[in-house]
Amino acid sequence: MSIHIEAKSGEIAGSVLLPGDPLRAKFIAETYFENPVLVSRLRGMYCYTGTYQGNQVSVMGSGMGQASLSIYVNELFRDYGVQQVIRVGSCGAIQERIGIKDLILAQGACTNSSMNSLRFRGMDYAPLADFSLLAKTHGLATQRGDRIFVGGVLSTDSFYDADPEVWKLWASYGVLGIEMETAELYTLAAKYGRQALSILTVSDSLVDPSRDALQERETGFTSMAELALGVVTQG
Ligand SMILES: O=P(O)(O)O[C@H]1O[C@H](CO)[C@@H](O)[C@H]1O
Ligand SMILES: O=c1cc[nH]c(=O)[nH]1
Repeated sequence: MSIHIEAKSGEIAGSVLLPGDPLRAKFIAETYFENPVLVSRLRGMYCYTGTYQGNQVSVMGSGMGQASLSIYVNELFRDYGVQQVIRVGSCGAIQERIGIKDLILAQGACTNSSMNSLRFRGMDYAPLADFSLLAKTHGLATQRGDRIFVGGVLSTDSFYDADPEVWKLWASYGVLGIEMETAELYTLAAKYGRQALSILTVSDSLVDPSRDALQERETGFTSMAELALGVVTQG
């Protein structure tokens, strides 16, 4: 086991789906896995391993924010040899054309976090998705008829920003949505030489807050989960 994950060596698959919410991890495992086994529940951050259409896969919560995700993803890559992480998260849309339940494939992630500015001594780093994983996911999503957008997201450190209008600045540079983890996920994947992609379901719109927000944070993400699992089965 590692410091924050109690699974034994070999109990976590090479491909891991990573929602922020551990209860979404439980829902995905119990809904889609043929034989889900709970391999870690330390701090309530559930991790399940099972098979989907015969392929071994794990799903685990990351918690909210880059600081929490960083702990789990460092340990997944370093201590469990995980090769591929697909974040299955939620985000707020900041472009008019993007609606609730649409999917965003995060090609890259901007951030207002100090994690990378500290890591890179004040210089900027551009956290990017793994291209082959992105291309494969885009192809499958197109085939499935999912409504998808590909582009940049903002990984913010503060859900409740001191400046409630700052999203407009990011939007004016083409950023599609706001979430809280992708920049650190992509940076760690690059550091360890592994593959990562964030698939995000739009849960609300900052452009038009009157649009009904997606309430089902655990269960309202079936298209995203099925897309991610489809990508894992393609190998
Ligand atoms: O739904 P998840 O995956 O947790 O993602 C989004 O939701 C949380 C904020 O409500 C943050 O973690 C943000 O990134
Ligand atoms: O981080 C998030 C997630 C959903 N919606 C937002 O506005 N921000």
